[in-house]
Amino acid sequence: MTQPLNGITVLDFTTLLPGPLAALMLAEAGADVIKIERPGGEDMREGPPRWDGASINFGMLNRGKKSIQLDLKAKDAIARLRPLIEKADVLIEQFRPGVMERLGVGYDAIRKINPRIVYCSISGYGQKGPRSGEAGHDINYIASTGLLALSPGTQQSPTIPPALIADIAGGSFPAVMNILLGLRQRDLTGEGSYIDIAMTDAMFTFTWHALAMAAGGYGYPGPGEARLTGGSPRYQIYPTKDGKLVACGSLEPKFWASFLDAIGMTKDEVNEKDAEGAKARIASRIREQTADHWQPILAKADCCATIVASVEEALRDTQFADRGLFEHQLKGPSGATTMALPVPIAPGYRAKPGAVATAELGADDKLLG
Ligand SMILES: CC(C)(COP(=O)(O)OP(=O)(O)OC[C@H]1O[C@@H](n2cnc3c(N)ncnc32)[C@H](O)[C@@H]1OP(=O)(O)O)[C@@H](O)C(=O)NCCC(=O)NCCSC(=O)C(=O)O
Repeated sequence: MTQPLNGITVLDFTTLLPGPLAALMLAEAGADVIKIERPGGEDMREGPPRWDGASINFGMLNRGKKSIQLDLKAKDAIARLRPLIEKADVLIEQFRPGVMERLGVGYDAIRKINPRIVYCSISGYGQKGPRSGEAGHDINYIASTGLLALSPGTQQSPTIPPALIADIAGGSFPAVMNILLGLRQRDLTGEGSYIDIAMTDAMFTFTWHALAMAAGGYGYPGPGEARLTGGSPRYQIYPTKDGKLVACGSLEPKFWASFLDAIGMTKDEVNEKDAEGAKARIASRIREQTADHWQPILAKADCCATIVASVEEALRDTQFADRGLFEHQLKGPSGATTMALPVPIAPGYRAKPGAVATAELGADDKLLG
């Protein structure tokens, strides 16, 4: 089976989540990814959750990649890496700006060896600027760009978002997208390029509604005040009698009318001009019944309202399972298998359902010169 990135070699110097996930997506689309780890492995240092005798974090994010261990500070490190640099199409790194240069593998040094390389740096704040050297994690990136402050209750009862938005949507996805652009540009010009991904950049794209409100003269919305951040009864989470939740996204008039009809309420009973009152009245109605009661009613009403599923329940939902997403397997050191992390490469581009891959630290050390 031919995949879009067959024949593309990626050198992956990344750690934690954003870069490893970006490279995993490239691997899933057929690229040959070689991950370079410090001896012993980055993810092995603080005793992360283990499975089958190995780090499950490492396995989940690095399946299907080749793995080499190398002390980049060793005198012969660059010489040993050189054959890989010469044949690589893509390099991804995710250290603090300046680290790769100090190690002797910054863009200028690599470009001299291989001018066709597409070199992608992922960082929090970008390669230049007053904050470029600041350490940070996802929470800091969504905090400093205004995104976190849009959440309901950020003052009274702050909540940690359930997903690493900056890491994945600000780091992994833009990295993959821009690497593909870099490869396309190389097809056109014959030359490689340098890509500076700042996870904070994309967070401003996520504040689009606040920016639109301000541009429209309505002012910047406060925490939970905007239509899609909790301000509207149409876009809300309502608890059921049995401790489950209804996620209501009945924004458009026709869906809102169907939702109210499905729960047995009228527009007159729900005065949207009093948003808090409307939310309370709907909440009290939804709380009268269980999720099992509401689920078929809301599904039949076709009104953009669904029951909030746990991860376990979602995995059992045939809608998702039938797409072959959960059929890829990760094989551990003893040969045991578990479900591999699904990544959003389209069916037809990704490996066939049922593919089994390993992730073994240092398994490919022989690739070094
Ligand atoms: C995550 C960090 C804050 C971690 O900071 P630090 O632990 O201080 O690491 P630095 O990147 O500054 O430096 C790494 C050091 O390791 C050395 N280093 C790295 N790899 C090697 C190998 N293979 N061999 C020898 N030495 C090595 C490198 O030379 C640096 O040393 P010296 O040269 O001696 O300095 C930073 O890496 C960073 O800002 N990265 C970009 C943004 C980012 O990834 N943020 C986290 C997203 S993940 C996330 O939010 C989450 O999962 O949670």
